[in-house]
Amino acid sequence: MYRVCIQRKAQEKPKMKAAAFVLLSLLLLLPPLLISSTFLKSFVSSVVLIILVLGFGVFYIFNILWLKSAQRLRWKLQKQGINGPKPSLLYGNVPEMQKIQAASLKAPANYDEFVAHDYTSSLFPYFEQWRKLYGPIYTYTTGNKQHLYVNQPELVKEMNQSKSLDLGKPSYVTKRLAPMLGNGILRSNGHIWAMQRKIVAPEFFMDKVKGMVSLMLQSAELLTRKWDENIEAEGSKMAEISVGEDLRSYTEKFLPSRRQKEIENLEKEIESLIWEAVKERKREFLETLSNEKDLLHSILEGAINDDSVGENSSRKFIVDNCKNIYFAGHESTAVAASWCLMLLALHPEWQSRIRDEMAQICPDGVLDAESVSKMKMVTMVIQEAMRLYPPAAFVSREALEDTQIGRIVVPKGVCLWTLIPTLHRDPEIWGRDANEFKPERFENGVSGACKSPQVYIPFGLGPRLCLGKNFAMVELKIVISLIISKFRFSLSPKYKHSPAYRMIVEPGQGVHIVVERLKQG
Ligand code: HEM
Repeated sequence: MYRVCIQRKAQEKPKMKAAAFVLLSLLLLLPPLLISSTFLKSFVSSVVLIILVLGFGVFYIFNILWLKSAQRLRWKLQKQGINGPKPSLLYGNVPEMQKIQAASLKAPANYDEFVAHDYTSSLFPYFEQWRKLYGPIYTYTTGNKQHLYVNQPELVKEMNQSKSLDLGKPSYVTKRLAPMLGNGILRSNGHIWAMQRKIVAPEFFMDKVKGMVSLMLQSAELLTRKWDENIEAEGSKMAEISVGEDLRSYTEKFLPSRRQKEIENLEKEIESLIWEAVKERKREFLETLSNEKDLLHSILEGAINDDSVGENSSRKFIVDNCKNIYFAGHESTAVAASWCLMLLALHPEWQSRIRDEMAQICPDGVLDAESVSKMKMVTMVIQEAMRLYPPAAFVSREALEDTQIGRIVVPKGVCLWTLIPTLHRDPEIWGRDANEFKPERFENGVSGACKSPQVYIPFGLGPRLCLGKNFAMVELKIVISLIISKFRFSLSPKYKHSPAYRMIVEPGQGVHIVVERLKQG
């Protein structure tokens, strides 16, 4: 009876495992403390030994029962015709994943001879291997977690566009990010996420982003000035540049954490004032801080303008979301810009096209929000670069309750994964030239470029679409067009094509280009 009860609880709550462990330790420790005679001591040691053995037995069975929760979810999916690799009892498919990964590392992709754009089999070998075996929808297990791989266009669309709050970010992934991100928009779910999204989203609408163009231009000019100085230092018309750091400091300039000190000061102020006064002070803060509006202003405005953010939660809201936006927006945009420059270095004809278009859009060479919105060539290049090299490799969700997606009932607890780079180079959707760099495919927008526009998702899609999409696109257009208006560039012999997956898909060994000044600045 007791065991049955434990079994049930174990299936319901894996955390019971820890409680049982503590109980077991107590059982082991108590007898030696209570009994003191020598005879009894030896008797007790044998009992302890037996308990120890039994304890491990119970622990083992417990583990199996715990893992069975994943097994149950797997059966529910299998009953709907979804198959996948057979999991091992204790670790699910992890050993197989490690084996496939190790085999792929032994036979590294040969990127050296030419820049091959299809890195999916070397970066995500087990996903690709299983996709070839089981098709675009399959299930696999890691430990006690059951996963559903979703790369079938209709289902990807359904999953991304689902408005149900029963789909959220996988908690086992976001838990690890809690110390870094608090409960900000990136990792929150349900009503808390919906409330944060409602407040922050308007601050990223295009009209607000346009207000930040001059700040972006100033920052991009700092970058081109630095490259000018590098060329001068070389005493020639050219210099070799590793673009990563310069692009990172470009994207960092207008993100909130650069202003950590200001945020900290604001936190102190918030703590010492009552809510109405806080609102007033923050308004003053916004007015006096700077004439330029950056993202810190936007988040503060969001918090001020929404009455649902109370005094206590306001501080946390601001700080958490500053961290979230920095995390989401800093590296990804810098990496996207690096990939764009790499591809443009390989394709000088596209540098010329962008330069020609810029000469038409702003003959006086002065960029502004108006000219940025007219840049078609650079937009096509960015879209194509983010098709081949989407910085975010996955869209992920967890069924927080049993949820229907398309024809599939996804049981509570299952995590869903869409592998973006694979979708972005599916020849059925993009044509036989899917692995080639051809920005012209975006001439008539995303719907003209492929058969199913909903699978072009470098920024996601639907209710959780990237909040910084407009912001990132404008940042990218500005920095790339400014670089192209001042320099001609090619790949340096130092460049080694080695896409790597480290939370985002990035150039493993950086992007090295040789820049040549076009005209004296
Ligand atoms: C090229 C640059 C960027 C790429 C490729 C990118 C991509 C993405 C993707 C794929 C998602 C997840 C969508 C989903 O789960 O369905 C996302 C979410 C998000 N991104 Fe970006 N992002 C970029 C830049 C930015 C920037 C510059 C910011 C802010 C300044 C930003 C803020 C966010 C936020 C706040 C979310 C969470 C939205 C939510 O869960 O409601 N991103 N981004």
